[in-house]
Amino acid sequence: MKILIKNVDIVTMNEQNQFYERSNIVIEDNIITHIGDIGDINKNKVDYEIDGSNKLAMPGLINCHTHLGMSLFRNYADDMILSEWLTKKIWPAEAKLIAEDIYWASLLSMSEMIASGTTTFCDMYFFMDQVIKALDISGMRASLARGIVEEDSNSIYKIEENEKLFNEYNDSLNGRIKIMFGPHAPYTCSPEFLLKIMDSASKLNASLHIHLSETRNEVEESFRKYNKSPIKHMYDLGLFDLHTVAAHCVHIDEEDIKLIKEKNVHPVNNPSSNFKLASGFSPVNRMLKEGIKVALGTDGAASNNNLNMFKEISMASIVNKAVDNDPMSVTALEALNMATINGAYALGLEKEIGSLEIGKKADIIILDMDKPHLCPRNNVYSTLAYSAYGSDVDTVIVDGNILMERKEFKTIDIEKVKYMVKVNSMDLLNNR
Ligand SMILES: CSC[C@H]1O[C@@H](n2cnc3c(O)ncnc32)[C@H](O)[C@@H]1O
Ligand SMILES: [Zn+2]
Repeated sequence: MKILIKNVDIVTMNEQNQFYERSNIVIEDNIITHIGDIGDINKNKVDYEIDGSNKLAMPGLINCHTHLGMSLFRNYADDMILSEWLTKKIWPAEAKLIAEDIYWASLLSMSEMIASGTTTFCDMYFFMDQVIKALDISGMRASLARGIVEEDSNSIYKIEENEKLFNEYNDSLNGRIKIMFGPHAPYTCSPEFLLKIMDSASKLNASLHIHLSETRNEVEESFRKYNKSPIKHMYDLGLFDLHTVAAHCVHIDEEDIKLIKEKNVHPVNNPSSNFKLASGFSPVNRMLKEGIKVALGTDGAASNNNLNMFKEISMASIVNKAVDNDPMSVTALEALNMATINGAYALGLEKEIGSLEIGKKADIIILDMDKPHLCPRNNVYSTLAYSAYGSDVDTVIVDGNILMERKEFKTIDIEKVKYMVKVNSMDLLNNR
């Protein structure tokens, strides 16, 4: 299959930040094989053409911290702090989840992400076989971890489930799935239990996905219990010797930042979730200035309450300027990097996705630029970070397959998905 995207503006997000005006992209099977003039392309051999007039192509966005199943709980538990939100509302509701809930909620979350330009996500939740079933249908790319909370001495089965998931699915669906291990947090997993997870993950050469230093309370508790910060606690345990995606990293000090840098930990900033739960502000600019490749995420739809990465890009850039009292803090380009190439680094996929380059996987989004709020386009990065909405995304391609074209879903029956989520959510929250 050979696809030609014709006459399109291209933001590559490559190292040189190359930008092409009214140019072309050729995709052969799942790979980008040409960017630029089409003089030497044999147009007869093109199977499918996409007209890129008044449109802009850029790398698909990478949402590095999600809990897809939580879209069942969208607008269900709001205006609370994290500890109460989790213990009083979310965990009791999650205890009643069944496999079918996760299947439909995951498809709904994938629809929302596709519609707003995300092509890859990094998920930690339950019933991950259902997420994989939904991923197979949607055509997206993902790194998935079975979320592991240590409840009692029987909790070891959760690590075994994560191992099974790895053995069955890592690298499956044409390489669109990677399996990670998902210890929830240092406050829900003891050091001994974390060591067991690390042992399993390192035997399989798998990465970790964990929540770290999200609230002031978490850090204070860590000092009370271990006499060190959550970051230092993980460092001393050796957790960072494995490739680690660390969601949040809000309440971190200079010492923590040094350790994150030394161990090449991948922090994920989740601005909307952190602000809505009043968790605080992560020192994103400080980390970026240290050369740490901070990635970006939405967290779940129960705390965000959307899965729209354009909202997070704008939020990350604008809020950090206000907090740092510095308009240069987290520039438009830096925020876009967080949502693309830094995300690819966080998932160990920097050679495959995160920028539009010849030889990389064809994960491409195309925005309709013919809109009043995108005119005039004096600076393309400012336009994308400060003016664009997720709803400007017109066409989405993952692994060379078209998942949405001219706003029409190609792989998901969205009406059925919305109906099934409403039915399941109502049953879960009212009857079970
Ligand atoms: C064990 S699966 C994931 C687990 O994480 C919970 N969760 C969702 N958002 C957050 C957050 O911001 N901090 C900590 N934990 C969170 C979710 O409800 C699942 O139980
Ligand atoms: Zn989370």
